[in-house]
Amino acid sequence: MTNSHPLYINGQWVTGTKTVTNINPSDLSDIIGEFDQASAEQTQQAISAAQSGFAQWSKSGLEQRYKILMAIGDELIARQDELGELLSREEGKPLAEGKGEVYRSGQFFHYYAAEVLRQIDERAESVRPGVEIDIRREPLGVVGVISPWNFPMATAVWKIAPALAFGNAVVFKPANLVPASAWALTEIISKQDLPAGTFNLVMGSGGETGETLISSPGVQAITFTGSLEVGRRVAAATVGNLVKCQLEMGSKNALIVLDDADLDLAVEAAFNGAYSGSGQKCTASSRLIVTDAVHDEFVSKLKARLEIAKVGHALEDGVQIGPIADKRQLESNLAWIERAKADGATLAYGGSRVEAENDGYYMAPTLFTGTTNTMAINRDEIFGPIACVIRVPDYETALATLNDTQYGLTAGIITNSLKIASDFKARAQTGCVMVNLPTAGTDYHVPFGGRKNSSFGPREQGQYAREFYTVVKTCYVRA
Ligand SMILES: NC(=O)c1ccc[n+]([C@@H]2O[C@H](COP(=O)([O-])OP(=O)(O)OC[C@H]3O[C@@H](n4cnc5c(N)ncnc54)[C@H](O)[C@@H]3O)[C@@H](O)[C@H]2O)c1
Repeated sequence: MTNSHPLYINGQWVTGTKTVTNINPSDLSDIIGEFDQASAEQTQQAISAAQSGFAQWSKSGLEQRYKILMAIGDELIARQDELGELLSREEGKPLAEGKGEVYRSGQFFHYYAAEVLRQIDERAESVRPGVEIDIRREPLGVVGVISPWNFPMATAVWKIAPALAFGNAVVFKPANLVPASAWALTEIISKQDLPAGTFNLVMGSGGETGETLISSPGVQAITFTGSLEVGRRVAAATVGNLVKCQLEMGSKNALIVLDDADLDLAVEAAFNGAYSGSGQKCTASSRLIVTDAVHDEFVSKLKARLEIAKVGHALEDGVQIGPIADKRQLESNLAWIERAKADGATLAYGGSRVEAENDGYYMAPTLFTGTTNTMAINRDEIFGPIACVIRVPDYETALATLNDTQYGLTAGIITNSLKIASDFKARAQTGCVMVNLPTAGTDYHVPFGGRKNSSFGPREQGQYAREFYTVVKTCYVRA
């Protein structure tokens, strides 16, 4: 990869108005590159280019769309080692997770390539004799894609792939902290024979590039993944223009561990759910709700698991917990730890920064016990390797505690009772439910999303994506 990284607008690489420096959070001396920033005017140019691209791409043949999406998926999968390393370098997740994310991104393109060929419209009888009705789906037009930093490639791809598959043009604004994966993806897409303007990359800040995109009446839809605060702003701006929007936001997921749980399984699920990706996942299990009878044994086993977890450089062999993505996030995590202590939580493990030779943003995986669900640390999303144990007497209290939150993305339970598992599936107020599995980790061919303040608008992924990326037209014909 070269050191300078321009924008991609109307089928051309274009120099931005300024640049940001992308730094490896595992090693602050490792500069990944300079990445151009799109001004408001350039973002507008990308939207105009996308309108022209849409005019052609929306009329493209199915075979053409299928082949292009397959080719993008093929290249991502073929280059998973190289691009996975780049992703881990810029975001800090361990190398296996970085490669896995690139591989998964390839799978999303393959899945939506197949969806291109699977679209069948509906026909209805008319109440008026001699009139035929067909109900068809059409592309929307220009879709603005805004993605977060924690999954630099996958979140963008699970939006871009269906947007293109259903015949839309895209203006893509990645998070400024992780532009390298977005740029590498754009380079792969740019090699395909797409009409100019069908796909555009505008790297830049939320305040300028993002605001221009969400405030433009020239886009027909905005698909956003990020924080609740920014999600609310995206909703306000798009509703003002009557532009369709889809929001996937934060959460405060909980894993319940019951008396009858297999405790080794519970500890692995808690470890994976709370600490993988340094807890920087919308699906992270930041609340561990444990019943009295197994509380002490579970806590002691989880502490033993944390003791052997290797924290370190994302590219180093055997590392399970990489650095925090940036300084601001690290400082926020450390402030949360102080707040929890001040509120009366007991620090059971970790709780501090881990100093390293290369100044990386490392911190110890952290566990609190003796917390209540009313403490601030159990109300707000933290987005770091910090989990809090909440002790409860029984399943009913555990479930009520799990549901007592403004969020509703994923919920997990570890139990051997089929009856309780079945009840939990029905009563957890979340978009995804996991039984004897971590709260994080989903498949790519089924819908993904949440309830309450975690999600807004139609579901993402799988066949459900069609609802957002298309519009319905009802046609009446008198033969
Ligand atoms: N539910 C999910 O599927 C899911 C998945 C991954 C991450 N997340 C959430 O993402 C958050 C972490 O990501 P983040 O810190 O990048 O979120 P963020 O909200 O700060 O930023 C998300 C994106 O919005 C852009 N943005 C910021 N201000 C904007 C504005 N005014 N107008 C338009 N765009 C703007 C940012 O530049 C970035 O590209 C967490 O809350 C996490 O839970 C949710």
